[in-house]
Amino acid sequence: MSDEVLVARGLRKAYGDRVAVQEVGLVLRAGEVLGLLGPNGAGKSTTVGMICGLTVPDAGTVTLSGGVGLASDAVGYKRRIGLVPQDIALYEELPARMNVELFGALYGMAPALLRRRAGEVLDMVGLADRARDKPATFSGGMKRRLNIACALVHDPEILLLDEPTAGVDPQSRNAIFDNLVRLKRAGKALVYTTHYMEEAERLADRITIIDHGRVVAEGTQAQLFARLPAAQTLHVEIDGEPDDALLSGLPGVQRVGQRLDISVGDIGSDAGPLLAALARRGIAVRGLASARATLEDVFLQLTGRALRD
Ligand SMILES: Nc1ncnc2c1ncn2[C@@H]1O[C@H](COP(=O)(O)OP(=O)(O)OP(=O)(O)O)[C@@H](O)[C@H]1O
Repeated sequence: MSDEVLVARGLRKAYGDRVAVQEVGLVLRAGEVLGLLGPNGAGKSTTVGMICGLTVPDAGTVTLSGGVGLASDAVGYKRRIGLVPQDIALYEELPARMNVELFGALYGMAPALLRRRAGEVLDMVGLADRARDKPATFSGGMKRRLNIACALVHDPEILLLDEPTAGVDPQSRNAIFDNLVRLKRAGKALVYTTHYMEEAERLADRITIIDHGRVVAEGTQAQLFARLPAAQTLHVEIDGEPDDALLSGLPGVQRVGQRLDISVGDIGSDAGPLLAALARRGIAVRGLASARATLEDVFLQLTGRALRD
């Protein structure tokens, strides 16, 4: 497809006997957030490292639009990518603005452009008024935001973010999310690595789920949820504990004490007939609640394990 900005194929990396990543492939398009979701140690950082050129793969390729690869044009390749690493990488004793300018200088930006861009990205992450202060005096969230500014100063078309909300307060987290949504709207392509399924659900247009170094599923959230037997669960509080014979013939019903958990595909059309069927069987309903399936359910369905230990 013409809007693909990055295609990775067959990536593999082993450390000694331990295979960290194998046969990982992904496609990134302009103007989208691709969520790279997986538990601790799944191979997300290793994948990001291979994409940005910090980790040399044992096998596989990464190609940017126009056929640009690390082997053919390393400088051109790296200029098109910005990295927000998992561990904050800043010079604590240099003022915030100098940190940003240093990153820009590494990309060979001309001084006038660099000054202008440094001002723009500091403003974007809400640190313009702290530009002269040192990161040593910043909160964890402010350091994260400064690290994002450093990754953006050379105006890359692709931004790789490796767990950028680790150790961040809710206010900074929301500020970071707002920035990412704005970047996406501006046509940038983002890879967002996380083990927080709520973050992937909130931000990602498409999600690649990785486990034990392999891609176990990928697609839009709707496509991933479609892998589940039911998209929603209806929780029905009932009077008493009806015996199983009374519930026979009702599909997807599980009794949990005085509650029935009923798997439904579409709550709008399924709830009415289900409640009518309960009434016909003389089961009195005392309360109703519904729960939407989450990516946690998808991960559980695919791997038999919870995303977080
Ligand atoms: N430099 C290294 N040397 C040896 N083993 C490594 C190295 N880097 C990663 N690994 C191993 O590779 C596997 C994948 O690690 P990776 O950091 O890519 O996972 P991750 O999904 O990013 O996890 P986390 O969410 O905890 O950061 C792990 O088993 C890890 O111990």
